[in-house]
Amino acid sequence: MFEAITAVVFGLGKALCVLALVLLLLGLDIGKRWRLRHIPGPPALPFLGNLPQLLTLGSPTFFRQCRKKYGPVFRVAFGRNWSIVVAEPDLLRQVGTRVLNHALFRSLMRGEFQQLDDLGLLIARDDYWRLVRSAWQPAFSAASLSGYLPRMVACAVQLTDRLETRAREAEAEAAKGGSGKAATAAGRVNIHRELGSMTLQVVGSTAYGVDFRAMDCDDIAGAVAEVDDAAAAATAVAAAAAEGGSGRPDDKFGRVLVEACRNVFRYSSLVYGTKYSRVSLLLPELRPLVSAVAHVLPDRPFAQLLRARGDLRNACVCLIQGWKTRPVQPLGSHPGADTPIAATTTTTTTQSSPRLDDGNKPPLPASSAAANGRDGQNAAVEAATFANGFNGNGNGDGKPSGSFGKGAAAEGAESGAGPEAAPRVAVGSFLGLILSARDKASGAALTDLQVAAQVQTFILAGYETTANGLAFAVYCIATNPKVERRLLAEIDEVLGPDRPPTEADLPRLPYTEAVFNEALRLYPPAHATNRLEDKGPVQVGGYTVPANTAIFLSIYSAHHNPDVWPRAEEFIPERFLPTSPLYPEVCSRVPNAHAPFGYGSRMCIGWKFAVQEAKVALARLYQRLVFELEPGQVPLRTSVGITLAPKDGLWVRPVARHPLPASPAAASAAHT
Ligand code: HEM
Repeated sequence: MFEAITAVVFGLGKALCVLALVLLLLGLDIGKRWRLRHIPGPPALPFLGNLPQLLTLGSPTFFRQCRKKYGPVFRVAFGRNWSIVVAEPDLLRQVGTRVLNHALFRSLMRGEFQQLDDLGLLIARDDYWRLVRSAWQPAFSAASLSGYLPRMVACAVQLTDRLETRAREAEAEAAKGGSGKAATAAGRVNIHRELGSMTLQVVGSTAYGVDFRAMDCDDIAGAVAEVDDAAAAATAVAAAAAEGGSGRPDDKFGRVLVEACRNVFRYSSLVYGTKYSRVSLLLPELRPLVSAVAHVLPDRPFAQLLRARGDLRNACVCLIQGWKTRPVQPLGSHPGADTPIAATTTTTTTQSSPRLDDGNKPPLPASSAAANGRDGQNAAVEAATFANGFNGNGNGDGKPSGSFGKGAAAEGAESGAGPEAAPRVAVGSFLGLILSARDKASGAALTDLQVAAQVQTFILAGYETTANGLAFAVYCIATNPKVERRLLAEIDEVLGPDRPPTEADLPRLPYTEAVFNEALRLYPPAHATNRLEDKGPVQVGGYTVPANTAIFLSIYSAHHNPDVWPRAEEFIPERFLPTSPLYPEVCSRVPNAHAPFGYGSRMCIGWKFAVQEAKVALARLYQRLVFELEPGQVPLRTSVGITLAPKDGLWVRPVARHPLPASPAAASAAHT
């Protein structure tokens, strides 16, 4: 009897505790909702908020629907996190230029991985952001970009050769009347993946002077089993290196890095990532606990993410060590400019890896960094000092950011992102640049962890978005034969059948650039960016948004707004040609209607790099090939994670446009 009463009391006690917790959380929610009560928005479920719609429709589509119903500013609940969404070009520009900092979304990462995220340029805040942004800046000056061009061309040529070989093999198979299956397999290519390997290769050779060998793997689209093999091989090579091994070139580095980058993006997303992320959205107060449980009992996506993060982190360490052990170059020389070094060590989470210093420690005083000898390798930067050179309106003072007609370049320049004034950085010397950065006031250098965070950011930011943009362009071209004809005509006229593009050719390829711009409009890889003001409320249109509220800037909504873009859902590159009658319709009326690279001083630092790379790649690919879509690709299915990407890749069949060059001389000309 006594036991029964005790059980009932305990049961009641537990139920009451749960009820009290639920009521407490509901109370907190009501408080959060109340702060934003004056801003319209879709009804939200208790606890889940708008997660069901966000997960089923994807945020770009959901935001577009909300914009139609609630106007250009509305509130949305990501689980129990309330945010504001802005979906109108003018307001996007205003908020994007006025508010300096990106919002800080806490992932489930902890320790070093979390610090690597927080310390990178993308997430950096306030004065630290200013220091790091100014350190990066010279790497994107016009002079630096011109230095990168031969490397970008080489990567585009390598990819084109690879695809052309596949096309010819498929042709030969078909001519032999080979079995349907073999013929089919021979010609199918996931061009999204191939482009991803190319963009990674470009990052390696331009920023680090390292041949990542990302395009060397026979089957880049390899299965999971293959990746496991690669990881095993990587372990062996890393072990050899750790034992004072050979330092021989490692052909697995590229494969491991490609997979790591892919998996970081895939498994960080809400849709493909760990279920723990969704739990932490529902219970943000318990995030540290959820994170701890995820680390102890990881589900498959979280385990994959941790492994990928480990591989990526180790790759960053290898690159830094590689740089530091290179011979010091005399001032003004270009280390690695002509001879990319091969990656000598590779990455794996299972291998004990070199330590990074703690980002919480104060940065090294300048003198001790200098005493470190090779740290700066200041030869890397043709202008010796740049860290004090930040002259942008980093305060986000709301200065108008130029008109659409002037394009993103003008905005970047006006907002301080403009790289023109910056000095030239030698090819492969990004690390020298970062290691030379000094805080203006204290003269301190960045810590190892802060440096590694920039390396990680460059790899991730330089890889995924450009690859997605290019894949979307390939899709749009394949589904618009008129555009394809005009593109091929421009490329043939400027380059002929064999000659790879040079710097002088780039201004003569305006349609090629317009094609890329229009692909980025319809499918902006960074479909949204964000801002957070912690110093006070922000005025957004007619609404006052309380401090510390994350504000999403829906680039996708602005790009699809039919009031701004005539025939908004159609692929019309002519919109971006100043000579076309379609051009003034948008350009003169709506500043920043086209903003795939964001706004203000926080605008993408790599946008010119990306446009140059994409232009070169499209010109070379379409000079030699066209791409037919495999069945089932239309309409294109996209996935929305950190970026907008083709869902399950983009499967095409490359078709060679020209016969092979007749003579060896012609062939070698095609490869120079
Ligand atoms: C088509 C390719 C690309 C697209 C669409 C793109 C888009 C964007 C967008 C929308 C932002 C946020 C801007 C804002 O908040 O206003 C951004 C930031 C950034 N991007 Fe890109 N990006 C591309 C390529 C690159 C490349 C090649 C790099 C090379 C390193 C890069 C590095 C960065 C960095 C470091 C930031 C953070 C800048 C800061 O916060 O100061 N991006 N990008």
